[in-house]
Amino acid sequence: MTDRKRVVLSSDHADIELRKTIAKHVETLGFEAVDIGPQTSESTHYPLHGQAAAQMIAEGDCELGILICGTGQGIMMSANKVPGIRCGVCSDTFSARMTRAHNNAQMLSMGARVIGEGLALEIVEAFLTTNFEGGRHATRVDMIEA
Ligand SMILES: O=C(CO)[C@H](O)[C@H](O)[C@H](O)COP(=O)(O)O
Repeated sequence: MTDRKRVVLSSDHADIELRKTIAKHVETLGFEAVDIGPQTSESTHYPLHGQAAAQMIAEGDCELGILICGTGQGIMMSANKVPGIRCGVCSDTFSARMTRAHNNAQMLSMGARVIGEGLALEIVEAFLTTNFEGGRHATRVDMIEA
């Protein structure tokens, strides 16, 4: 039995190698990486993968999630269709911190065709190591959910 937080990872075909690199980084940060694929770079459809990962969070299998597609946009939109899921696209570390601290986002989405690997890893660290601040932000997140 582990008490590490479980982080689900998924992507489309845009960059499965970046996803695998991020999965290793997630482990080095002390989290359990749950990589649900896909395992090949064959062209696929991002809604399938965004929804599958978001569903794992909605059902309580994982606490946080990281998604990759070409821009980060389509897979983010797909994840946000799952009730209770808040997923933000981030291309900078400030936004990654704020989407946890203020929006209590459970999921981070990034564009493999937008940012490089080094920045992606820093964004992941900013996201995973920031906690929700609550207070006035909880009121606003409750309004999103309502
Ligand atoms: O960025 C994406 C969706 O927002 C996808 O990852 C795709 O890269 C994008 O739609 C382009 O599709 P393609 O089949 O890889 O040309």
